[in-house]
Amino acid sequence: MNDPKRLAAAAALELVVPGMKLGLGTGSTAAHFVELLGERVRAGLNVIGVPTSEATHRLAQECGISLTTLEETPELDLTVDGADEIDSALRLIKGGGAALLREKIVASASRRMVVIADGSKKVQTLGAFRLPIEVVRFGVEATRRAIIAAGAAVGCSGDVSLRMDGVGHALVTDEGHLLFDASFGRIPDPEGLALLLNAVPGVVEHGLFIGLADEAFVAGEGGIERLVRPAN
Ligand SMILES: O=C[C@H](O)[C@H](O)[C@H](O)COP(=O)(O)O
Repeated sequence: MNDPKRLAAAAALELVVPGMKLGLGTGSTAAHFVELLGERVRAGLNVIGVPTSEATHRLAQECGISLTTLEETPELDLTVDGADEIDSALRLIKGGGAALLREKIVASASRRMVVIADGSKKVQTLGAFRLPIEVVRFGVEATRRAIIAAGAAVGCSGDVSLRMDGVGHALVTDEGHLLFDASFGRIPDPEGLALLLNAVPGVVEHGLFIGLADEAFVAGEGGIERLVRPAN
């Protein structure tokens, strides 16, 4: 096992104890965690999981993991999820896999969120990865302009474009919304941008995860680095 994503997933798996209620993230790194968790479940570990996407739901079922919902189980012990970018304050960009809305709801319902990633995800300043922003369909061009204005107010500029599905249609998220990707390049004030985006009518949620991740396991050439969110 020398894939860094799998190594990070294995490190997070050590936090899992019998009886835990788990949030199961989405993406290629989170998929390693789900597969490894499945091996432990088949060996007798008793846990229950809430998946953050239809894709993770399918994978977890294939792996034999018992699943529940936030309606039945509204408080979780631990969520393990990937990220597109992580800065030193453990602020994240997420949503490259279009799952940011359910991911943020699940992480917010968890006592602890642990991020798993390879070293390429660590950044000094968020924003090189295009920021995903989930929006309702109604008034989508007006919402796009409001997002551009919100970015400009905190020093972020760049193209804001609808994510496509690869066959010429706008991508539709698991919750039936559309996604913008904002190419800001650099987000000097993530907290300020998050507040302004939250205030745009039509924005359902954005991929800035601030104050949610408690720690991260980042796998690189030198092994696993454990990052902890600094106290405020
Ligand atoms: O919407 C998807 C998620 O936020 C993923 O956790 C994120 O995009 C990282 O995915 P990956 O582990 O495939 O790089």
